[in-house]
Amino acid sequence: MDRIRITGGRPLHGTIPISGAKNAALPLMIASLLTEDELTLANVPRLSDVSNLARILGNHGVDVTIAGKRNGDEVLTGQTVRLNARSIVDTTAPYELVSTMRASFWVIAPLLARMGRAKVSLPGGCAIGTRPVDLLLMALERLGATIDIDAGYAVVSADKGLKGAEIDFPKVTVGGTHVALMAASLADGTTVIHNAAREPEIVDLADCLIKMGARIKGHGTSTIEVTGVSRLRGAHHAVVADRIETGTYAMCVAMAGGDVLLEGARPELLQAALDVLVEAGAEITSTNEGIRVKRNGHGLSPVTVTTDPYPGFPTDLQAQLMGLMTRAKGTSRITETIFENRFMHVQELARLGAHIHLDGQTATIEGVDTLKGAPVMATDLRASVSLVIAALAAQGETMVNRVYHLDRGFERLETKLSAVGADVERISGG
Ligand SMILES: CC(=O)N[C@H]1[C@@H](OP(=O)(O)OP(=O)(O)OC[C@H]2O[C@@H](n3ccc(=O)[nH]c3=O)[C@H](O)[C@@H]2O)O[C@H](CO)[C@@H](O)[C@@H]1O
Ligand SMILES: C=C(OP(=O)(O)O)C(=O)O
Repeated sequence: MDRIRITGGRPLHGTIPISGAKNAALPLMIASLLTEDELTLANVPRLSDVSNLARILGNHGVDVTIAGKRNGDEVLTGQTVRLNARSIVDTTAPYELVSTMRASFWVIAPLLARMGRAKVSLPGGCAIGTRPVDLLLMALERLGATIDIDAGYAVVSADKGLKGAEIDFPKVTVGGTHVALMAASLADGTTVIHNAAREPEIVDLADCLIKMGARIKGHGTSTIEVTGVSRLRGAHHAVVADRIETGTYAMCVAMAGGDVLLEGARPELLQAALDVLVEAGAEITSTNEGIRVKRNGHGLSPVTVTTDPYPGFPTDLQAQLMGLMTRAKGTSRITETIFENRFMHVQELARLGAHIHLDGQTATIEGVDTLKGAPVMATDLRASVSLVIAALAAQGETMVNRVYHLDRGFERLETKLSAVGADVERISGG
């Protein structure tokens, strides 16, 4: 299992290219199941979640080709992926494949919409909460699907096809909105999705579906209207920049000090997080090329932040902000409202000397003057990178174990960080 070794104390200077968003690339790849034609996706990040999903789609009969992929390719540009679901050979997504990543459950929507049936393993739990799929299934049921849970599988069918309907989500769900959008695109009639998620990745999926011939209005707002069409065609689409990767590297610079251009970043996609960073003392400038982040000399100010659905402060940056606040000059409070158990990083940050007290869904972080490097364990994707942020300012060496979590969502993190001067290295195997 790979590990990452970080020796803290170096400021960061230069340029970090921002990759395509994992959380957009995954539903976009899944959307390829909606059409017999080819869907070409550019700016797809090189991540283990992307290759795992390619394997899952392959099992359904999708031909996936990755243009220009070579071993040892060090170019930090996204890959172009061609997906062709000419014929779907299997409508079952087995446990062995689906349990490795939650987003793969979303194949249920295009399989049902195009083939009239699907059998998809319930996704595995992960370390951030229970993550049920009841609202995703409710959306499909509203569209006319019959649903049965059998031996750990969701078995759905719609012999007479799906019918447009009103879908009212009692809470904002990104996955539920993706599923509703994909299924409604091929349903008969009009669907209105109320309390829809407004995340940029939803907008990216809707934009791509529109290129494929879908009729969608209101994406990016809480009410989305979809008028179903009988078939969708192929399209070419570039994956939106990763706002979570952007916010993460902005926090790396805020922690380590320095001056870095986050190339290709889209500031308007993470305004809430950038506002918090400015409050904490970072200097943020939007440029034609991306976002420039600077912090020179001054200490960090503490902040009080609550996670919220978009456009609020994202839960996927909560752990990173906590890593940053471990060295603020004062007491910060971070409240997690999306997932009930997204605090696995607290005990690992404590190994580096952080003072964090948890009370229900709120963490109180007393900033300390000094963190000290230590061996730590990555427990989930964003928790892993919060340890990297803390390690950038820790005295001595930190060894982050189990970095396969990190590889799910950060494209060559050690290459990007060492290119701007961090002392970071991947140790393979062992
Ligand atoms: C691949 C991907 O895009 N993952 C993102 C997606 O996850 P994901 O789509 O799984 O997250 P949701 O937005 O659905 O979850 C939001 C809340 O709704 C609850 N819920 C959800 C579905 C359901 O059927 N029932 C239910 O109760 C969840 O437990 C959670 O408390 O959005 C999350 C919230 O921004 C992000 O942290 C994840 O990175
Ligand atoms: C929680 C995340 O991903 P997933 O929903 O795939 O587990 C994430 O991207 O932070």
